[in-house]
Amino acid sequence: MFSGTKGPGEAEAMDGTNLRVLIVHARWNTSLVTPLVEGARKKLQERGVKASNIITQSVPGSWELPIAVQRLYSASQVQASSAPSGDLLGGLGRSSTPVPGASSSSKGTFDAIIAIGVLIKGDTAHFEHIAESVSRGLMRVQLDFGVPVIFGLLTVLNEEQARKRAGLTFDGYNHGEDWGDAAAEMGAKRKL
Ligand SMILES: O=Nc1c(NC[C@H](O)[C@H](O)[C@H](O)CO)[nH]c(=O)[nH]c1=O
Repeated sequence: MFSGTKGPGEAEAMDGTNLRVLIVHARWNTSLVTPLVEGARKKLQERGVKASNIITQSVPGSWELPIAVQRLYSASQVQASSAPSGDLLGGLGRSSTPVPGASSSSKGTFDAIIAIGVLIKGDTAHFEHIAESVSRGLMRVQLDFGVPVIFGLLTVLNEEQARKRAGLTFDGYNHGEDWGDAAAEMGAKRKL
């Protein structure tokens, strides 16, 4: 974790033993996204989250993150309150709404979600449109559904900035680790 003035400071010690966490990541810029996902996964497991309770799903690009987060969370709510079997991933195509009263501790639901993507600015306004819309979309999902959605969208001006934040340079560190810590903390606090 970053030890300078920036960063979230010392993570609160949270027990992730009973947490279920969803990681949704874009496949654009995969060589940069992959270390971020692994960094988040590593920290989640350090916080006690079982590997079997870390569910990972990919989407083409960052633009698709909000809808995937919403549909996968909705599907998990339906699954948690109905028969234990069922295809969570089919939830992406199934029209479903959150089932009132499904507790966060019931099997199948998620206590926190991490949305991960890397947006690299090009020479058009495309970057700004995606960054703004995805940020607003993820915030809306988290507030509408009452589930912590950790903001793992790197919006960088060039690849070098992304490499640094993915921990791929000598002077960088992996921001995915902070996102894993944040997910464990927010997921645990959701159960308090
Ligand atoms: O353009 N650059 C990027 C990008 N574009 C694709 C977009 O997210 C979406 O998948 C398509 O527009 C189809 O809807 N997606 C990223 O994650 N990073 C980028 O840097």
